[in-house]
Amino acid sequence: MASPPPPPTTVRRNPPRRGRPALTPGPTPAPAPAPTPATATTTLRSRRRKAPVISRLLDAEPAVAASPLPPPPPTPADVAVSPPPAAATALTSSTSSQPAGAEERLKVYLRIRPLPAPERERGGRPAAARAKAKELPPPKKPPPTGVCLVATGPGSVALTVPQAKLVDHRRGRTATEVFDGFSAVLPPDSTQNDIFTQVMNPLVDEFLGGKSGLLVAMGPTGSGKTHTVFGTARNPGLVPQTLQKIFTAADESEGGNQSPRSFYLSVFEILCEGKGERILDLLSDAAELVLQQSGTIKGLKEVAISNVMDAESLLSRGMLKRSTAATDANMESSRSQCIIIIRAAHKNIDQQSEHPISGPVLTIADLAGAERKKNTGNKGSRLLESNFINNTSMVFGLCLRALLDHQKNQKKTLEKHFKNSMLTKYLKDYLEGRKKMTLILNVKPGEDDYADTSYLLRQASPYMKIRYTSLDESSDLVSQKRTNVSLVCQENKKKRKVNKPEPEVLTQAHLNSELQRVPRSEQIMKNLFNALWTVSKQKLSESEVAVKRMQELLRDKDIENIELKKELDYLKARCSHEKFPIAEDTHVKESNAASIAQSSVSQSNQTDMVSSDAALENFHLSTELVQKISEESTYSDPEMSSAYCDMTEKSVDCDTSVANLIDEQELSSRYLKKEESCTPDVTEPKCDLKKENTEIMGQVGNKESDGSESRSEQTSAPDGGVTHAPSHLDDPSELSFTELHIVPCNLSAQFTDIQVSEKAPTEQSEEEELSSNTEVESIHHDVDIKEMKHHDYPSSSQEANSDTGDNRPSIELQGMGAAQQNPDELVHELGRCEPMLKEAAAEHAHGRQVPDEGLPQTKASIAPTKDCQAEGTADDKKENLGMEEANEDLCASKPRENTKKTTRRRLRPRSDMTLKEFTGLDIDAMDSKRAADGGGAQSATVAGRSDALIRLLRAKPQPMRPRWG
Ligand SMILES: Nc1ncnc2c1ncn2[C@@H]1O[C@H](COP(=O)(O)OP(=O)(O)OP(=O)(O)O)[C@@H](O)[C@H]1O
Repeated sequence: MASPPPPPTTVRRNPPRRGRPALTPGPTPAPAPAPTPATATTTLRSRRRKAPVISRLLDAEPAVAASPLPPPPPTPADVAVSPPPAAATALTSSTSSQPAGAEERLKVYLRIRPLPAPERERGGRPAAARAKAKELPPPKKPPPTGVCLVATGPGSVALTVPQAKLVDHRRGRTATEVFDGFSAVLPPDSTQNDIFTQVMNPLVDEFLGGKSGLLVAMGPTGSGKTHTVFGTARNPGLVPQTLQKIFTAADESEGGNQSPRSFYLSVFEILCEGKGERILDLLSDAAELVLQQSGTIKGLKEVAISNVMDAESLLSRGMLKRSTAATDANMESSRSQCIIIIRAAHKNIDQQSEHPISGPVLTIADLAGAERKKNTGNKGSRLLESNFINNTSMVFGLCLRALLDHQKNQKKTLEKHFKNSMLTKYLKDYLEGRKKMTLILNVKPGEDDYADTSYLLRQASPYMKIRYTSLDESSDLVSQKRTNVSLVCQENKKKRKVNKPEPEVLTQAHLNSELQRVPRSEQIMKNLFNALWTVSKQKLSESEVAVKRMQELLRDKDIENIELKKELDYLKARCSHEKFPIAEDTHVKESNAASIAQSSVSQSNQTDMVSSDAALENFHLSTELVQKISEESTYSDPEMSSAYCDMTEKSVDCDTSVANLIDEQELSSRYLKKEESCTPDVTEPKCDLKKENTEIMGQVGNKESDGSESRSEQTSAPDGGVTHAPSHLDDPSELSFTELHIVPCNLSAQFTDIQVSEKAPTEQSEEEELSSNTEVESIHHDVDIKEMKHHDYPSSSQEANSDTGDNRPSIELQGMGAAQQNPDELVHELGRCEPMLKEAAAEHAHGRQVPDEGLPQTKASIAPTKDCQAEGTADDKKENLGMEEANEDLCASKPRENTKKTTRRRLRPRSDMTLKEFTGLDIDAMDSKRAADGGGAQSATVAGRSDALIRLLRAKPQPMRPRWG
């Protein structure tokens, strides 16, 4: 049993101010119009499925039965100071009415949707229906339960606080707020046509008259915004009716004298995506749209519409794509802000023109309704959508509030709240008062919706005071800018009117403000330049690294190219060898032989495993080959060449010698030709000299490798006296005067061939120098012959260490330093050694009693191995014990025929070696022959040959000529 409501108590409130919602104790909320049963059924069915326009066209039914607005309930008597009821009515009428000719204000319409079925069941309508059925008189005072908002006038509503919302001590009393100033209050029984007539028709008229306009439907969720905008098939909403009117008007205008117009339709939505916003075109399958800085949407499809049916069909298809979802508050709640754009364009006189003149734009926005979590029960993504929707609604309201504040106080700058959402960015022109806008507030009158309704009314009531002082009717950007400029000018003009400052003061203030901006601009530019500089440096460093890499790459490629070139040359040589076997083969073999010889010699130097016998045999063989090749090269006989190849295959060492000797032959022949011209005596032993050269070069090649070792031993002699390498002293074959003479013409070429044929020219020149040094060093070794004699006699050796007399060679053993002496000096030194040579020759001619002794020494001289060096080193160590013992050890393996010759034998090896190397290998044969003949006759020949060679030595040596010159 519901107790009867207590009598309304008077709630004293401040008298309502103009333009502000007044909480009045006055009117009792008007009862909602009683819907018919059919209406309730229709409403329930439509809630089950929120169909787009087309489907709604099929099952549309009037949402509420049209019923006249009930008369305002009698105002409860206020005994105390309650304002008279007429006061509220007068206030409402005074605020809602605008004086004619006054500045235009923002139009705000309020539509109260009918209560849904449950609320209606709670209200008194069943009783009214029963009374109507029983034909009873309706109750005089319908129960006010279930409804909190009633229309109290054409532009006013009364919002009554539900009893459940009142605090305890105020329960039983009625607290009502009156909101007036609306352009029109559309009660729940208003039809869609009524809404269009009152709300949209003025906008459409202005649109057809060339003025842009915007209608925004606002309100909480489920308040009927979508229903108002799109409607149903039987109760089409504002958009379908607008399209109908537009085309009707267009048809009428075509019949008249007005210029023809074309219309275009665009529909898009702004929805939430994560924490951001997204724009989707609902008329095309295109992907996301882009909102540009100018407020235009890039890529938005604009479809030309020519009649209502096509336009509605297009609109229905677009609405099918709109984002909707079911919530506790609405079965098909919009989750996005939907915007419909109808653009009119004046057709040109030339109908074929594709660029009609841009005309006004009529925009209709169906915003998503604000939601409360407890009402919607949203979770997860729905809750995110709720936040997005509420934020957008809040930003929209803030923009309007800021515009109002700015209009109230021109000093206050217009806040740029529109930047906070895409919707407000797009509607910036409207929210800044440059274009005309109309609001329609949709509210629910139920008590349960009191909070939402109250909030919306409180929020939107001030918007009615927004004025349009300078509207921008053109839609193009240029006009907008012009309007902005005019607004600014107007603003400045008003400022001047208010403050009336002097022009100088204004200028100064302007300059001051500009000066304040300068440092910030400077800072911004500085930061910008710093960022650019950093980026540039980084790019530069990266580029440098890339350049370095490229250079390295190029270098590697160059190396590869060189190697390939070498290979190519080699292949060319081989090809040409096949074409010209003899000549090219010789050349190629020369290089190959040189390299092989180099490896052979180095191997010999490293391992010392080459036996002297084998070397001697190779040299013999080489000498023969030189002669053969020199003959073959003149005839270029392929058979001979193949024979040569066969021979070279037998022994690589032999090849080496042959190849070396080819060069040597050329060089020595040149040299000897010159020598022939000046010393004809030397022509006789030419062939022998070649053989000797071959032999000597083998020595030099080995000696060179040991030279540094010998020098190091010389310099590291502990006694500080005249020391020498044991290998030089103990191996008499290395101390040859023949070297002194032969080497200048052959040594460089031969030795270079063996050692550095594969090296670069600079290295080769160094090697040449080294070989010449070696050559000069060999002179030192020969000069040491005298010292050898001292070594033979330890007492004399002791004297030699301390003696610096004339007999001692002036050339000091200073390693490479000694080798750098002038050849003239060398010849001078040779002259000083001449007596010793003669003595040696004499000894060889007369004193050689044992012919066999020369052979082993010669063999040892050809290829001094490490064994010999080690032997020499051992001998060197024994030097403290006496060189005599060492020499005896050295010759221990040699047969000794009698003890009488022991004294001579000490000198014989030296002299024997000297003459052997001087005269060549044929000395063995000579020795044999001499041994057979008694040696008397040949000794003179040998002596003569020695004299000839000494003369040759005296002659100024041929200056070294580079091989590659
Ligand atoms: N004036 C009306 N007459 C009859 N039914 C209405 C009316 N207004 C709204 N409705 C019904 O109320 C329900 C919700 O309406 P609607 O979807 O238009 O609300 P909304 O404001 O668009 O909600 P949301 O913001 O969640 O999208 C719909 O089923 C609609 O048919």
